[in-house]
Amino acid sequence: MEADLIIKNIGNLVTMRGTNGPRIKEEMNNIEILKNAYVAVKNGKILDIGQGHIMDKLIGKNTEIHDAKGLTVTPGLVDSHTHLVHGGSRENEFALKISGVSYIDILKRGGGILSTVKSTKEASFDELYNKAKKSLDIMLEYGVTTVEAKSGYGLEFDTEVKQLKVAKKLNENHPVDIVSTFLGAHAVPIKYKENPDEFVDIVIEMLPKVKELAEFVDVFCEEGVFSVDQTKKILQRAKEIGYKLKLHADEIVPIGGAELAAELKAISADHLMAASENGMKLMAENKVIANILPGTSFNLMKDYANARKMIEVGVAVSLSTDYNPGSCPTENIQFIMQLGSLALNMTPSEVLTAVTINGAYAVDKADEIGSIEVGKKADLVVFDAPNIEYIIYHFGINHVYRVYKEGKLVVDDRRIVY
Ligand SMILES: N=CN[C@@H](CCC(=O)O)C(=O)O
Ligand SMILES: [Zn+2]
Repeated sequence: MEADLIIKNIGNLVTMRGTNGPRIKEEMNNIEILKNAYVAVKNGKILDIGQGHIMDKLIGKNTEIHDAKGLTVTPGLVDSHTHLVHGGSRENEFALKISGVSYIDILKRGGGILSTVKSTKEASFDELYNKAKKSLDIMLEYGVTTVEAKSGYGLEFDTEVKQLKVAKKLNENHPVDIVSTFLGAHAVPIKYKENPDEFVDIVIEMLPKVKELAEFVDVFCEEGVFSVDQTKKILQRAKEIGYKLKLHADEIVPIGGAELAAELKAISADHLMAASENGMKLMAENKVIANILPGTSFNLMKDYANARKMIEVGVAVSLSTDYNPGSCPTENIQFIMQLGSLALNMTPSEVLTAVTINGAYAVDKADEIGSIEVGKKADLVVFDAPNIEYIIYHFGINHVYRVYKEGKLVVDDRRIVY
């Protein structure tokens, strides 16, 4: 069959082909890299992958041929944990943080998440849309083609719905695909401070009403926010209704979030800086992905999650930005990848696995994205790098040369062209 597009002269083609589930242990390291390769695309999907001579039958009179100039090509990156849609910013809390006031103490004073709740309520739909679009464009320039986006800055029905509708409209209009998560239990509003269980019931009442707007439900399970029992109550109901589950788990205090994620068979447990070894083992047994967010540790100046232990016990690891206005205000997934190696001691191959195929599993989309194989979406990144080690080693800059979303060139020579 003739291709619409062939990308030829690929120095290193990182396919991520070859497993039937999230990659664990050595599978995260043993990835396929084809030299002198090409990728053929038809109708936005991968038609063929090969090395050396391009088969004549793939080239027709309408086939476009792009030269990858011997550079490195990977699957489109997946940012599987973000708080993309929100109002305002929180640089006013920066001095407090630097002076040693903790993230949870800032929240208890009505700042932190609760301050962004106020800004998000005040923002119009268009303001939220334009701000999130700007961030999505940056993410795309850094090589991200799929993003998970959480609500959670409304903590009441109308604003949560406003956030989810912004994400829906962006998914329709922007080349980056968005997977939506309802995070109604992101913080306890001040008026429910004395009786948080009442707020838990309000979140549970919202669940059926936002079903059309979200695929996942997430809860911030943390000491001083939502307890393990409250989290369980919300997520069990969410599961009954047909949602897939995620948890902000064991970020600061090891209260058993990883264990709960295993018990509920969540798709992912995220953060995990304080997760217990037993929790990690239970996650491995129950195939819960550890979605590690090292940018948050960096920005909060806190400990990092024990990625090496997780990989050793057989947990599949993904990495994400956690882009949000408080604990991690960056859209730069390449910096997160560099922290994956420099702070979490993951190899460049493990890091690439974490932001491609394992990220795709973390948003339950691995049948469509996350690897370069026939039939999947032609989401591809051309890195201006001779190999994947270079992307990690030369840190703090953007290595993307081109991005293709479903076979369409959307970033060329580092600039958005969609
Ligand atoms: N930890 C909880 N929620 C977010 C931060 C949200 C915020 O600070 O606005 C996180 O994943 O880091
Ligand atoms: Zn988060």
